[in-house]
Amino acid sequence: MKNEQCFDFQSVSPQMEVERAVAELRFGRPVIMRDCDRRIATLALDCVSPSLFDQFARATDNRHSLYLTEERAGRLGIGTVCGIAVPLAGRSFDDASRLAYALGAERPVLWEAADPLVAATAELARLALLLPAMVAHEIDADDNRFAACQSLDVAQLKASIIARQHFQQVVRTRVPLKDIGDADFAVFRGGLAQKDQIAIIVGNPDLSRPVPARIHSSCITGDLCGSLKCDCGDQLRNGLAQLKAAGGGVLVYLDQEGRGTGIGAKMRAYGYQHQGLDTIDADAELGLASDHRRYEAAAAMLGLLGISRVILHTNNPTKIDGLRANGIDVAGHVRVTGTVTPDNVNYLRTKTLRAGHTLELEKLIAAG
Ligand SMILES: Nc1nc2c(ncn2[C@@H]2O[C@H](COP(=O)(O)OP(=O)(O)OP(=O)(O)O)[C@@H](O)[C@H]2O)c(=O)[nH]1
Ligand SMILES: [Zn+2]
Repeated sequence: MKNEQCFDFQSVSPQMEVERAVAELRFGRPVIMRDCDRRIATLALDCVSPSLFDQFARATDNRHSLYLTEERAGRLGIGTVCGIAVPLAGRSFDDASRLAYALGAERPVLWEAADPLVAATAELARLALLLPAMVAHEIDADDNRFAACQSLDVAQLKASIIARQHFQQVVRTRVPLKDIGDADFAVFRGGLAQKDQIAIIVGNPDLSRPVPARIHSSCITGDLCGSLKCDCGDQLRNGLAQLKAAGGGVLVYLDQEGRGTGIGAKMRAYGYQHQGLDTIDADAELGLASDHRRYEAAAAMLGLLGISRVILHTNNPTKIDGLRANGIDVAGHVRVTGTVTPDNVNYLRTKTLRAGHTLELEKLIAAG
């Protein structure tokens, strides 16, 4: 007898719609964000060519505007809660880019407070790991110039959030690690617009007790290349060593480059740090909040490994709160430090003073 299982090729889940919209934005195509009665055509400035920017201006009869987040508006000297919309008529691509993320850009003379539907378009850009500066224009229901563009209801964006918790384990296999010994690498697939992520199980942790665990955000520069600008590489290796010393544990390695902003934004922010901004102000200059990381994925991956209680190896109270908010019992925490260098001391100081990290920095400096 034939397999009678029926696939519904007609329906599309909110997650699929969001992932499609994210792909379109990254491709440099306009996306329509809509609610019950309005439709906003939008492009991510970070991912368009000057000619497409001009094409969008023509298609909107120059009535387009630039959405900037609350953080970017703040850096331009404008306080708002939902960000601002700046009319773009007469402004070139370079001019708009300067306004969106250049250091020392002039405060715009004309602007208005943005509404939540426009602000939601920036949420898509964040998922796409693009800077949240959106070229946008409200279009009429009968305007068919954007008919071929992906359209997303803001309710679908909200409904897709549930996908952040859905993961499955794809494979688990042994990898011997230098100085650590045998570890298992478990690969997880799922979430919203995320790559496959891994958990590294060191030794044989006792799952009936709080499990030593580290939630580590990816850092290509530090983890992979030994960058001296942060402490990530040291924390990765010291974290694994601490888990081994504790009799086994789990390191969840999350797809969260640049505190969840992506390597492009992180490198742009490094450029501003070279010009004197600290790590938080540099991100704000790009329209980003101080930390875009979320912890549904980490909690889901721990859950799939049978872990519900942990001793967390971190200096970051937000990670503790994030895991707790997602149902993981954090029974205690242990610090994980790295070497203080002339290149990372300001970064570590900012983490302590502005992000509340429990680093005993002066002791570390004295010890170094
Ligand atoms: N945006 C941005 N991200 C950075 C910068 N420097 C490092 N990062 C990122 O910051 C994150 C640091 O990750 P972790 O070391 O796991 O986290 P943490 O917040 O330092 O907390 P603990 O290490 O657990 O104490 C990584 O995603 C890095 O890529 C920076 O200057 N700007
Ligand atoms: Zn780093």
